[in-house]
Amino acid sequence: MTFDTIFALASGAGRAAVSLLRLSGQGSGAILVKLTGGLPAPRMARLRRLRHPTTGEVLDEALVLWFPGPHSYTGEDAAELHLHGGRAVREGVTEALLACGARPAEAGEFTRRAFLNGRMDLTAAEGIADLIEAETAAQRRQALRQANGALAARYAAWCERLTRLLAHQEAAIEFAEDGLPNSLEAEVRAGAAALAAEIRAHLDDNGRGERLREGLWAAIVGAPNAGKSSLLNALAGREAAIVSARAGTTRDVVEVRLDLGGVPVWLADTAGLRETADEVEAEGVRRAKRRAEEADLVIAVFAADQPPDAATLALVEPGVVVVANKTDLMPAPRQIRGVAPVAVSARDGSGLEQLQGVLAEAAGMRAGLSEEAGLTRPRHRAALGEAAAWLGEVEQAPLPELAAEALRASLRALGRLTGRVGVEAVLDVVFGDFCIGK
Ligand SMILES: Nc1nc2c(ncn2[C@@H]2O[C@H](COP(=O)(O)OP(=O)(O)OP(=O)(O)O)[C@@H](O)[C@H]2O)c(=O)[nH]1
Ligand SMILES: [K+]
Ligand SMILES: [Mg+2]
Repeated sequence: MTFDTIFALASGAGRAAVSLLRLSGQGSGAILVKLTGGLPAPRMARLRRLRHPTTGEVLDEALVLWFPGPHSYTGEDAAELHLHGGRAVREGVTEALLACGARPAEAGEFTRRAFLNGRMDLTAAEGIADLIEAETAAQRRQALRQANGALAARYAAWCERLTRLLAHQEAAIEFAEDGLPNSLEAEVRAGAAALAAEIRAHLDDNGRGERLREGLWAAIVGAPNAGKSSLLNALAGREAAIVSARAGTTRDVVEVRLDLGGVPVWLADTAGLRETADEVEAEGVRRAKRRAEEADLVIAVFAADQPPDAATLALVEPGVVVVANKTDLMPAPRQIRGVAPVAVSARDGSGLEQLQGVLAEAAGMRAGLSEEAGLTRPRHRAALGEAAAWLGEVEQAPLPELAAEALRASLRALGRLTGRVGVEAVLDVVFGDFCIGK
């Protein structure tokens, strides 16, 4: 495939020591010649004077790299210009590139070309988008695995198996017309069932990869004055929520972003749970309960100097992190509803490190910290679910032709996932998430 020549700033747009301008497309080489008077050796950095093609004005002295296709990120002829970072330099060179007939790239266009040139499948391209967005170490590891093709390899292997099953099923149909007995159909059915089971096992991951990619939702709940806002502030390391001795201080949900053992977490402070005639506070309590219901991780806070309150007790179940706060006033109870609480004091900071450890472990269990590459997007889940469902149809198909049709439908679903079949509709969705220059 050949495309027009695109360019974009691959580094940030602010003031910087160096700006990286990237160029890709069949005209890249000719443009380098126009700007610098020649082509450097492939993949070697060379210092060159950049001149405007029509005025001849010197625009910058830049490090220039030439990547003849297919050995480039996009798979087509490409180049990099490492310019001095000023705005005027960037603007001058941009104008020169426009004068040479190149055009500004759209968001994700470089990676889109890499995909279209067969350099990577869609899941790897998504991994690159995630790598750019990664905020924590665990997110980075997951994105890097995916960008390096961990999902692509697994899904390609499944596609291959499916293709073989389909070929055998079609052969079985032909043999049947010849009136020959054969065991091919039984083999195909067994193969389809085995593959369906593998896909379902891969899907049955409690959404770990998606949670890690998007971040986990955690909610602090408890009675008024248990010290929920104090705890949120202590965990966040800043005064994000208002603390006061008056019960019913917090009404709105207050959120902070935390990195818990590599998992990005939105931690929410909520209104203290109690019956109240105050309309605004009552709405706060409703929101608190909703947050607790929706959260991936609930942190139930009790004050050690009070008997545990019924409303918070009702939220304690397996998986909930139970915290006894204010242990500077009173030692923590040994257990609350059968769970040993984490003893802390938001006031003097004792026990906070232990709480962070418990929370990091809980977050790690809910988000994908496994070595196994898992799916990371609802798009993956939908396509795999469909592929498995069609495989389930193979077993029940009353006619061999219908079994073949189900195999074909399953293959199409997997093809949409990797981008190798019927891709047009999904391309815009996938590459629309990218930033310009990637
Ligand atoms: N002694 C002691 N006091 C604490 C501790 N944590 C919080 N407090 C105090 O308890 C009172 C209530 O603290 P908040 O953090 O506002 O409690 P809250 O649970 O957010 O309260 P509401 O938002 O009203 O539900 C304040 O006076 C805090 O200073 C603690 O560990 N020890
Ligand atoms: K309070
Ligand atoms: Mg509060």
